[in-house]
Amino acid sequence: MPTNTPSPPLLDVHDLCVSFTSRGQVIPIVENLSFSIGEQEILGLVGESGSGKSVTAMALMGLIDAPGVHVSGFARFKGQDLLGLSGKQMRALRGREIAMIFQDPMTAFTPVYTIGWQIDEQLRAHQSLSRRQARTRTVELLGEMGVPDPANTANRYPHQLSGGLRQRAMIAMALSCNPSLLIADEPTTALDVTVQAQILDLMRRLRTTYGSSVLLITHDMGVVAETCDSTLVLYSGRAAETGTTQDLFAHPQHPYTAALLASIPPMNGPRPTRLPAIPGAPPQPLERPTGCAFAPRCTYTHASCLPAPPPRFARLARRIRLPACCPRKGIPSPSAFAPAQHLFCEKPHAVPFPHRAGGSSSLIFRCNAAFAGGKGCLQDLQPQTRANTPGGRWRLLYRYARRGAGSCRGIRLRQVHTGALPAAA
Ligand SMILES: Nc1ncnc2c1ncn2[C@@H]1O[C@H](COP(=O)(O)OP(=O)(O)OP(=O)(O)O)[C@@H](O)[C@H]1O
Repeated sequence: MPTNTPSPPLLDVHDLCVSFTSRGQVIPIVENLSFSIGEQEILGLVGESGSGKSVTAMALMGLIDAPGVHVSGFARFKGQDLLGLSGKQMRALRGREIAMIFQDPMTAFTPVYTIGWQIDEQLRAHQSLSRRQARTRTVELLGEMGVPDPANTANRYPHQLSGGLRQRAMIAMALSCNPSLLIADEPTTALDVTVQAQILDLMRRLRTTYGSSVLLITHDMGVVAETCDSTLVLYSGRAAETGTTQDLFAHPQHPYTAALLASIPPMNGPRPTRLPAIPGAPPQPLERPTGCAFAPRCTYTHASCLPAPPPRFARLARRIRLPACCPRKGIPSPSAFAPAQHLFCEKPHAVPFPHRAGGSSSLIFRCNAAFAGGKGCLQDLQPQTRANTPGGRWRLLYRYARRGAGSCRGIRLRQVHTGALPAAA
């Protein structure tokens, strides 16, 4: 009988931690990173320089297995525990099942051999092909990647090709054994925008032509918007936010994501004279706070951000219609953080609660509030589901910060979490 069980992700990473030991000090680079990549999915790993993107990729590829490097966590790839494989098993997997393309193909290719020789070798290392068969496949692959005159180009050395052609040759080499997962570490950074667009187009076609999934590492939100199905935002070695690209761009939930997006010049409407910038710089790994790493630079920091990282919410992004009895407008703006206040909804509401007989359940909402005369943000919004029955009463416990004077002009609620309340919420 056919079942509707969703297929497991191609790569499932849980609590990945990477640290380096230097002069007796343990430097945490990546902390408790979790994400998954489905079949033929393109996941964008985005973050500023030094946030740990390349270290994450290298750890998954088993390329930073050296004294002083500590990698822990769990990474399941096609049913195998990636981090538990021996060097020999990893070498057999690398190139054949998981391939990587690097930011600068000039340094990734060996300068003393021709491009064709290097792709031939990759093919022959994983498949039993003769030299002639390997070269035929190499020329085919270069042609598929849009390299003009592939037979002659195969006989050239890396320095004899333009940056765009070198990157195409690098992708051809990575795809030579038809890998299920391609890790592309900033593949377009060194290229001009026209060639960049062609390479991104090529990446998008990989999943249909080769059935590959892609982990695309970049610091360019434009590249993410154009190419990726889903996005993971990394900040100082920790996941700030994850979601489908469309949802994350339309409704950023983490202040860091929102600030990154706000710093992109708008395509429509008047261009601002000055783009908003995030003040300060990310913390050094050894100075990373125990709470939210973004707190020192965040406009919305409050006491509960400091002792521990804020809980992460699954994105449901369900728009909630507030009941008529809920005071949506005219909530006074306090001059500082107000003590917890309550919005009571006295009438049955339209939100169906997840109901478990005998158990308790909770809903967590994210809320945008517009304040007359200034910007504001409701914080700690926790509906308290007193009677967990459909149609039961609910109330909102809220606290908010604001900039500028005036009273609240309106509140928009979106349900972002269903289930047990995370401990820190
Ligand atoms: N072998 C190493 N030993 C010690 N520290 C390292 C090592 N490799 C990387 N790091 C540190 O790890 C941090 C993350 O580096 P990583 O290269 O992953 O950043 P990134 O997000 O990819 O940045 P970029 O976009 O500039 O490539 C940096 O602070 C870097 O100095």
